[in-house]
Amino acid sequence: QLQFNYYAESCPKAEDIIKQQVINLYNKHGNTAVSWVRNLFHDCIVKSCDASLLLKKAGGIVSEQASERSFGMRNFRYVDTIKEALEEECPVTVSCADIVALSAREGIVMLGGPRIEMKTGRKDSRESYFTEVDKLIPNHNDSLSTVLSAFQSTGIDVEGTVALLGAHSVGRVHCVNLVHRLYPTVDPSLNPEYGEYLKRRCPTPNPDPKAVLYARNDPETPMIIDNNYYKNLLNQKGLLIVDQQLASDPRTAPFVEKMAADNGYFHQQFSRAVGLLSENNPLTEDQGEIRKDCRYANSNTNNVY
Ligand code: HEM
Ligand SMILES: [Ca+2]
Ligand SMILES: [Ca+2]
Repeated sequence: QLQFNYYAESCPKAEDIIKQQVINLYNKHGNTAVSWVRNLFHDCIVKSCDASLLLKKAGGIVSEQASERSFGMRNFRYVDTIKEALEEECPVTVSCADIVALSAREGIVMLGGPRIEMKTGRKDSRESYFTEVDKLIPNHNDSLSTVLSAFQSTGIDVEGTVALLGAHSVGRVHCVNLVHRLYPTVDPSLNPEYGEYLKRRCPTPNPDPKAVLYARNDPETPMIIDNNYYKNLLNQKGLLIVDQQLASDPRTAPFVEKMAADNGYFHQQFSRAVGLLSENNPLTEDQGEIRKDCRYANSNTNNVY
């Protein structure tokens, strides 16, 4: 069972160390905080919050990071910075899965979001689930029904799903994920002026996928997790199809309106949904391990050259 303050005896400073590391990293590279929030989604929705996402290619493991769905994910090397600080204080005690969960929590605070209570005691997976990633993480242009059922199978209801997508109040989207809405003609569900703005950000229909051409998710408050995302949706300024359709479908539109009108309500629902996501199907006790190195299962650590 997960519990509050699981490391109280084994590593009493664990939660403080993670918090301090997240703050230090944020001060050096602000977008690390954004990455911790996306990591939580991509790890927890794939089986469980078990740090399966963090495994690199080794000993038969194919990294989930190599999936097309992980496109644009960044800052993984700074997870190692957090892990190193924990290893110094209490070796092989704090799981990488709890680092994923708690770094997201602290990242949300750095980004002006709510402070979320989280249990700990998650264990790390011994394998990655590369082939599951495409099935469990929706694509950016999937239908709302597909999106809702993906979250529902993780125990997250419609209101919680609308709130979680509010994470797109921060960060960026690369042009490769946008040009299909801009060329040859601007998607009519997109605000025409915003469409023109996006075409200036993404000037060609076939951007080089390696080029760092992108648009900010929320140009007004790009580093704050606030309800501006929902205001944008109501003005037809949702970047991805999965974003924009929240405002047009009767199943989700009422929640979009409520969240656009009330940041406190958004934060409350966001906290609840992040809590549910972070407790999806955890590995506990001997179902998993405490990795020495977040990038490799312990059995693979010696195979790395
Ligand atoms: C239907 C569900 C979702 C889809 C299809 C989706 C898809 C995407 C895509 C395509 C990007 C842009 C990647 C790029 O071009 O660089 C992105 C960025 C992002 N997503 Fe999602 N997302 C979903 C849900 C979520 C959830 C639930 C969270 C967190 C709670 C989240 C957090 C983020 C963050 C923080 C970024 C910005 C990353 C950065 O700037 O480095 N997303 N998402
Ligand atoms: Ca996982
Ligand atoms: Ca924002």
